[in-house]
Amino acid sequence: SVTLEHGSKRLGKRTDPMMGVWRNYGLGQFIHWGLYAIPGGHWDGKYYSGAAEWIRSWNEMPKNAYDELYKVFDPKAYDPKAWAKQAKDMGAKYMIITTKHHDGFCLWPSQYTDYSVAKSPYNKDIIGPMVEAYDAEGIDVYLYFSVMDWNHPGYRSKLETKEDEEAYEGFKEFTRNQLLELLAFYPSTKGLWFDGTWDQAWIQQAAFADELEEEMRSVIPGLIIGSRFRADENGKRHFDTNGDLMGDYEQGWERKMPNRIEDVNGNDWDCVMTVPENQWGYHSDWKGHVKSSVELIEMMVKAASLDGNFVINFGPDGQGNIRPEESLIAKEVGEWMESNAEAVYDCGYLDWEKQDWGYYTRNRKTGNVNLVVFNYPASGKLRVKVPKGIKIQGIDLIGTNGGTIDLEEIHRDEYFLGLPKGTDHTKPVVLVMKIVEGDAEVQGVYEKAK
Ligand SMILES: Cc1ccc([C@@H]2N[C@@H](C)[C@@H](O)[C@H]2O)cc1
Repeated sequence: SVTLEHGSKRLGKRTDPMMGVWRNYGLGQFIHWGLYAIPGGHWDGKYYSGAAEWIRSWNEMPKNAYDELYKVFDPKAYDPKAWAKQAKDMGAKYMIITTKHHDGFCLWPSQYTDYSVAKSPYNKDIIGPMVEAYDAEGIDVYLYFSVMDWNHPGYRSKLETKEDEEAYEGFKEFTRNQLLELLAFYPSTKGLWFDGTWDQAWIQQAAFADELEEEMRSVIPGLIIGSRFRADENGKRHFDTNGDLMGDYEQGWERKMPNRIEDVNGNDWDCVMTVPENQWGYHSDWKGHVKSSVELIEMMVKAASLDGNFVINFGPDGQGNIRPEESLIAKEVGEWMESNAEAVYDCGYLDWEKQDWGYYTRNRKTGNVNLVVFNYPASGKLRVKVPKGIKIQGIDLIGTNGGTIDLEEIHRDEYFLGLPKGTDHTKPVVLVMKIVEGDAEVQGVYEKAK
């Protein structure tokens, strides 16, 4: 490996308690909210087929018309307590809010720009009450921040002239000022989720960004920052020139999932996921595939089974309403989590042979092995291959299902687990297995099925 001034600062996962809390979240809520929610994917009677939060980049959207939208930002229905309650009922353990998206509009009264809520008819801080409401529900708050800022005169995607470089120095100072301001205004924030950092101009700022990351970490010790904030001095992003992870968790899984444990390179990671195919901000007319709650639950469990967190995105409308489709998702996911959350919270990867019926997760606190069944076997029996030296001490069917599991040893250390007749498998079925490691004689092993 090569010596790097501005590469990864740490080999392997963070081992401190704050990161341990992050690692055990399982489920988060992303909220994309801003001026883009006002047009909601339409302008002048035309339908924008792109991601609604990118409508300003649409050539059918006059830039000055977009930039004037702040003059009508006055969300009468904004109710952060209701949002936080809904997130609590869904089972979210953390929430990521867009403080500033690519358009540069700030949902907090920044001292460093007029392009904020302070200049809108609403004229109140949006972020503060949201942080308070989520803190009150015991949901940790993380701040999304886009470095790319289409509103700031000093923003550049690349530096080609002396003038560019001078303007960009001002932009860098502005960016630092806003980040330090956010940490000062909202000190209960547990971390930052960066976006809009792919521009050449920013990638060339390895030293500046490295120093700024250090400074932010000194302002809030233990702050959790993802891999997307900064590049190393060779322009390498997410993974430095030596292949080591930048930041504290990998942010590469946006609208996609890893499939095998090898895909996550032994790192912490999150997967952020839209309910429709590709809409983060509010679009009033979703097209294409809209994910069901069962589909999202499967992704959440798959993430936990591969040592990651799963974050479901919500895009409130221009008045601050959560749309009905998203409220239904929150309700259905919450109903499942009500009696199955122990298979997700505090859970991670289990190195047992992957089976077709679904996923294993290992609960780090109880040691229990969870079997979450999405592909119900026609035989009604789950094949489970138990590694050498592991004994099954007990198995319980949890959730809304009841009944006992028939345990049949079909080979040495390989079992069929027979599910009770009438098990409702229209929702994921969860079994919790208590295991004993080592060759200790097992007490109370289940009666072997005849
Ligand atoms: C190519 C591309 C750029 C930015 C994005 C932003 N990242 C997501 C988390 C959203 O904020 C989206 O606007 C998505 C795709």
